Amino acid sequence: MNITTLENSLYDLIVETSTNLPKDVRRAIQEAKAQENEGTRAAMSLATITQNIQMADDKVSPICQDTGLPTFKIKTPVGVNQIEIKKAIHKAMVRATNDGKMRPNSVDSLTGENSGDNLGLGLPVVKFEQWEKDTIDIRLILKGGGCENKNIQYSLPCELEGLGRAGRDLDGIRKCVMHSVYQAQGQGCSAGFIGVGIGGDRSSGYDLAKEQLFRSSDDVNPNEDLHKLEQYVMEHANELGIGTMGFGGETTLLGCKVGVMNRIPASFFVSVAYNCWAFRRLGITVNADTGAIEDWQYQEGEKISFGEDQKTEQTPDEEPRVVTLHAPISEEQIRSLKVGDVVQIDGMMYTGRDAIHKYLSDNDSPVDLNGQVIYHCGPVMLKDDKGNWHVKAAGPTTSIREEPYQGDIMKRFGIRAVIGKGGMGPKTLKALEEHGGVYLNAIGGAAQYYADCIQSVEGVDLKQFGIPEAMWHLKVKGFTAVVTMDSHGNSLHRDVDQSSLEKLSRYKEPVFQ
Ligand SMILES: O=C(O)C[C@H](O)C(=O)O
Ligand code: SF4
Repeated sequence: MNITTLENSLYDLIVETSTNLPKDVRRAIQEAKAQENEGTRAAMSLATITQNIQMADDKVSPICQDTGLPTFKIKTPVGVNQIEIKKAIHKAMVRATNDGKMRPNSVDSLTGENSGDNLGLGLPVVKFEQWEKDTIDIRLILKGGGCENKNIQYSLPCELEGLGRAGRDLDGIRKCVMHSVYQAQGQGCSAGFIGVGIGGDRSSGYDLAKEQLFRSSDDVNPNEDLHKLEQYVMEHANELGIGTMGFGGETTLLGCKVGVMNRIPASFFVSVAYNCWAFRRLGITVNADTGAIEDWQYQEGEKISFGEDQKTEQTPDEEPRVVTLHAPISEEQIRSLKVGDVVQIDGMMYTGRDAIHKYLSDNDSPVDLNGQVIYHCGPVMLKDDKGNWHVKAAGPTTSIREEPYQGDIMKRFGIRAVIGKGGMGPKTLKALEEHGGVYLNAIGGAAQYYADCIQSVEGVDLKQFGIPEAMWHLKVKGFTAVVTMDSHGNSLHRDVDQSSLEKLSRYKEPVFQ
């Protein structure tokens, strides 16, 4: 096989997967959009999402800044050298990272050091299998961290909030799957897709769940019971009212695929792999002699382009208040904001995620954060020949991970606004009230949309934490986000969680006997 050709094929696969959302996923998102009422937060969020998908397509740039944990599933004819394929994957991955198509995402779990090239112990994940055909089938999924953190595994029998006992039968499985959608709330960038694995042990169960994510979104499950379960979940999970980004709305789930395998008598696992709307998985058929691409997978049907018509009209009575903020922001300005207001930020903001929050809890800040805006974001950055940094993708990361630190840090440094996604908990809400702060929800995954608002990179601190974890000083214009937690004790996230839990309890009674 020609190894250079194979490397190029793999490079194309990586770039396409990161930048060009598959057709079946686009169709599911388009359908969701059609379900939402114009002018609602859900409709506006979906408009941002579709605009972002189109921007990523046009610019050949990452749809979401979190390019995930790359997992390759490969089927080879007997006799093909798998070691060579793995080497070619590594080379292609380094190239795609250097070109800003992948964020350097491989972190040493003990030292926290980022390898900078997406390689490292165990990464990328490459799984081989042999088959009888004479072509090579290579599938790739780039599954981000926020949705991965919302994966869940149930060991039956168990007690589920809202749903009561889930027993070792199809109805118990149904309850687990409904619960898995509820517990994700908006944190995995809903509306999402779920892959469910019934049976196996803890590791093979999760593998089976993830395997379902490689099914085409519009296939039909050949197993009658599982087909019924998939349909049931699609219908009723969308009645939970969690909606896009957990803002409430008609569509919470875009796809549900269930697989089954045997188990041992003592164990009964239901494993759920949750994937955000930025469902990046593609596949290629490669000629085993030349290494060239013969075919692309998931290409059935029409490819939807999301053009300019995506902007939704707002009905006047629902039109939110739009407030422009420019740091340093005063306490008075912050206290005037209420949940539901739309904020546009002009001026400076500073990125800070996991490593920075931990650092700031024991150290001084490298910049004066008084009255400033912190953005929970780990961008994709590229340095040009002159040594200047450019933002290639910059959507929000899941804020709840900073819950232990956020309130204290806001108070200590005088931070007035925090931007992220998925919302935060009671500790932060209390701090917002005491100190005069606000939580702003940006649209998760909309990495191109937000990168476009960034006018310049004014500096960077704590770069030793790696590109995604450093503190980037960003000058923005028209950066739009919604107030979802205010300084008066209101939290949209708490309200949606409560109302969706109430709705979940409507599905307590047995359905599949
Ligand atoms: O790591 C990120 O940038 C985001 C992450 O995928 C998340 O959803 O929190
Ligand atoms: S930020 Fe959202 S869209 Fe991006 S990988 Fe994380 S969960 Fe997915």
